[in-house]
Amino acid sequence: MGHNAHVTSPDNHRAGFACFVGRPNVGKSTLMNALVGTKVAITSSKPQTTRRVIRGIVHRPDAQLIIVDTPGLHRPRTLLGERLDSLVLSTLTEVDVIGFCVPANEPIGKGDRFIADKLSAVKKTPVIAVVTKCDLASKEQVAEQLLAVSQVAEFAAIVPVSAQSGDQLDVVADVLIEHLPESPPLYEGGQLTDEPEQVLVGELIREAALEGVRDELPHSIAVVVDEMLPREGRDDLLDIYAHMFVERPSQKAIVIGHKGERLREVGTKARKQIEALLGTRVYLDLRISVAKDWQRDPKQLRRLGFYD
Ligand SMILES: Nc1nc2c(ncn2[C@@H]2O[C@H](COP(=O)(O)OP(=O)(O)OP(=O)(O)O)[C@@H](O)[C@H]2O)c(=O)[nH]1
Repeated sequence: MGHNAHVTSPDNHRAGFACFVGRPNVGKSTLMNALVGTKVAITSSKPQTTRRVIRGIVHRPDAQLIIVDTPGLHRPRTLLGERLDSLVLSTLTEVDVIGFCVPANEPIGKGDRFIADKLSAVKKTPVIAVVTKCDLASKEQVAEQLLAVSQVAEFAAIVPVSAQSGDQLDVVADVLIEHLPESPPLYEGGQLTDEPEQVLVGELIREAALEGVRDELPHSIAVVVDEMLPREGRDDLLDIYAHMFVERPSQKAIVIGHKGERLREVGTKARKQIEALLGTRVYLDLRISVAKDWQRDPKQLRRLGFYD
């Protein structure tokens, strides 16, 4: 692929996306942070692609493992409830591999089974069961838990780990990486910072834009929130400048609709959701441009703010 020419990647390099799911408190965040090494999250002006909020990236010579968040599964139910559920589902279908976390030191319960069932329904994404907090359980307990987990659903693999002691972390990374596609690195190194509100705002816009046209434009809309700032002299109004990117002019036409009608609806819908989320009135300036093949083109990704 010509546009990747500047990226040196050995043959067989793998790169792709993983997410961790599981009940609250099972150790997902701790595991992600331990895998990544430092706490990292995506910045404000990075586009919310289909790939969601990035929690961190594991860079290895042979692979790049990008760990993304699943918004609804680790947040309490909010007023966004149902909407987030659909975000969760689309995250699960868009990652390359899912890590299903169950702690070694607690019996498998209803909550675990509920999530396992949801994951089994996501047929096209392999699920690795990760038995966490193994330092808190005896060897015997861990063995029993591995067996119990294997009876909950069909998993592509089951791996015990302790994020605390670091035991088996490399194995978790290896097993996840096995399920990534061959690909050059998708991101360059560099610090990313955390601005969750802006990220969620981008997500709401993207969801509004996809509504009703998901079949036509499944993975083709990215949203960049350029700026969010209070209107001068007012503390009850927030100006938000956002940009949607599609891959082709025909897609742009779909999003805009007849005489711009659809785009206005998307804007209104997104604005209402954002106002509910942030608890303030919002003026939303929403534009749309064509960025050809942005998902795989490093130049476009850089322009969209993916690289620092
Ligand atoms: N001993 C031990 N404790 C752990 C380990 N992993 C996580 N914990 C602890 O378990 C608790 C929950 O961990 P989190 O990583 O916040 O769990 P989570 O699944 O991200 O929780 P939510 O964000 O609520 O979904 C914290 O007090 C962690 O310190 C581990 O490997 N060993």
